[in-house]
Order: sequence, then C-alpha cells, then structure tokens
Amino acid sequence: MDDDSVFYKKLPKVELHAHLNGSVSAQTMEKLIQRKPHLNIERNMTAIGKGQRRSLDECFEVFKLIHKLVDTEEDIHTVATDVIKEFADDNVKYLELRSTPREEKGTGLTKKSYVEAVIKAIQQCKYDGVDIDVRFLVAIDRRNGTEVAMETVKLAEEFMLSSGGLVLGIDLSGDPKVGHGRCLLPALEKARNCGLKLSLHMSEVSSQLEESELLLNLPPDRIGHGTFLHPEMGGSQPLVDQVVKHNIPLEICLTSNIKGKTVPSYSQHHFRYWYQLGHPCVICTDDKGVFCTDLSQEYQLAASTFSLSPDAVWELSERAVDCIFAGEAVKQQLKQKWTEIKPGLLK
Ligand SMILES: CC(C)=CCNc1ncnc2c1ncn2[C@@H]1O[C@H](COP(=O)(O)O)[C@@H](O)[C@H]1O
Ligand SMILES: [Zn+2]
Repeated sequence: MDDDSVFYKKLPKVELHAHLNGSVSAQTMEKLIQRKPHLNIERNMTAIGKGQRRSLDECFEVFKLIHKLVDTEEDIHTVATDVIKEFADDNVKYLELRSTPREEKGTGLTKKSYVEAVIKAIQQCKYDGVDIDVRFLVAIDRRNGTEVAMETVKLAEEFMLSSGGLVLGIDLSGDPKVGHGRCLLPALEKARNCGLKLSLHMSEVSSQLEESELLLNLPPDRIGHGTFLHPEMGGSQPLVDQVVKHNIPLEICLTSNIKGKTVPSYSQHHFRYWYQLGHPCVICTDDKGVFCTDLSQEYQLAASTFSLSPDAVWELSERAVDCIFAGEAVKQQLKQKWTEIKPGLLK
C-alpha cells in the first residue's frame, strides 16, 4: 500500500449507506458458494470488476443471484458478521447497515428472523470487542408496494422498541424505475411519526421530479444519491432549495454511480455541486461487494477527483458524524475518537 492509501485507510470513517447483501466480500461469497454448489453461481457473477460498467437493470440482476446464496438465518448471520468486521478493518468507527427483510418459504426464514439474525450478528461483534458501533436500518423495497411497506414499518417499529437502540430507521431503496413513491407515502409518514429516521433513495435516475417533490415534503432525514435533483441534471431549483432549507445530508456513492452508469464520469459527479454549496455530503460505498470497493477507496477517489487537501478530507469524515441517526451521546463519543486520532494522522 502506498503512503497515500495508508492515509485513507487510517482515516477514521463513518459509513451511512451500505446495503447488507450488496456489501458481501469476495471471501464471504466463496463461503456461500461452497455452501450451495448446486446453484452453479461463480464469484464473477456477483461483482462488477475494475473498469466494468453495467446498466441499472443488469446490476439489479446481480442482487437476485446474491439473494439465492443468502437465504437462511445462518447465511444472514454470516454475511452480517463478515461485513461488520470488514468495515471495522477499514477503520470505519460507526456503521449504519441497511437490509430488506426477506421471507424464504423453503428454508423457514421469516422477515422477523431475518432482522433478528442481523441484530444477533451486531451484538456478537460488540461482545467480541470489534471496534465499531453498528446500527441497523430496515429497508423497504419500493417494488413491493403499499402493503409490504406498511408491514415493514411495523416490523421496524417493533425492533426499534426492543433492540436497545440498534434499529434506528427506515431505508427506501430498490429498482428506482419500478413503483412510485406516492404509494409508499403512508408507510413513510407512519415511520416518521413513530420516531423512525428516514433515509430515502431519491432522484437516482432522471425524470423523477414529481416523486422527489413528494418525498422531500416528508421531509427525509437523509437522501441516498440525489443524482438528478439539481437543475444542471434536469432537476429543479425548488428541489435544491428544499434540500438546503431542511439541511438534509446527501449520501454520496461515487463508484456505485459510475459502475451503474447513472453518472458518466467521476469528475461529473454531483458531489461537486453539493460540496461547493457547502451542503452536508457523506461519502459512502452503497454496495462494496458488488462494486469491488471500500470506504477508504471512496474517500481517496473523492480527494483525487475533486482535489481535496488532507485537511478537507479530514473535515469530510468528521462532519459525517453530524449526519448519523444515533443520538447526541454517540456523536460526542465519536467526536472524541476523531480528536484523539487527529494528531497522529494530520501533521
Ligand atoms: C444497481 C445499482 C447500480 C445499485 C446501486 N443503487 C441501488 N439503488 C437502489 N437500491 C439498491 C441499490 N443497491 C442496493 N439496493 C437495494 O439493496 C438490496 C440488496 O441488499 P439487501 O438485500 O437489502 O441487504 C437490493 O435488492 C436493492 O433493493
Ligand atoms: Zn443504495
């Protein structure tokens, strides 16, 4: 590893946008493939390598394969444990994982046991002393419509109340070209009213002005991507004004947007627009397994593409602490950690 890479690796980081099944590493994938050789799935079918790009539709096909490999409580526990340890190894000090509870009739997996398996993995890692604070967001797949969204919110509320602060909110994700946010508003409103935080994938593809306007009126606590919100990308000034007025942080996933072809090149990424506005932006991975990246690499890419100094990179990672869903006490603990690490890293 060169000196430059060492800096990004050592940088303490906050990861706020990581889909569990998209974050499965090559090593873990090997384990899963060995558990289910009859599926005839190979590692290269579940990842998009260096220099490769795929359409969004092709990317979503990848998740179908991964879901076949991860279909028991034991699998969920394995992937959650491995993903948490990998983020910790990358010096991520606080992680909000998100995942869509799935039921699998063949294996007896239920949506409830799915969430329980993730929570057990988080608790086990804590017990084992893995140096990372992990929380969970329950994901709504927009494709599944109104009723499933409502059920998901109920499940999330139950766990918010029983998990000792581990379940903090809701994620809205899934193929952005399928379904409409309008149908999901009642569930999202219910979530907000019962105290769940909202992180919503929004304007990930073009021509979703109406949907983005509806969702922004909630308003969400954070935005996933927001690629097409601003006027230069076919969005609108009122949308930008709304995001700025409510100071809603953007979760920025550079490699994901390039490999999924929603952004033509790193230098044309909308991070530039929002960063120049001074708006809160948090660098994230989205799906580190599928896109073959990690959070250190994403910080390094942001720095090299947008000419950020080490001080600016430090500030970017420190400011991410302000955007977490956990409460004030956790923020203070993290700020303390950043303060302790700074002198050793920034001369
Ligand atoms: C395809 C592509 C470019 C991905 C990046 N952009 C994404 N946009 C919307 N939803 C996503 C994205 N990446 C992952 N997800 C969601 O996360 C799920 C996988 O993680 P999990 O099973 O929820 O644990 C996918 O099925 C999908 O619902
Ligand atoms: Zn995402």
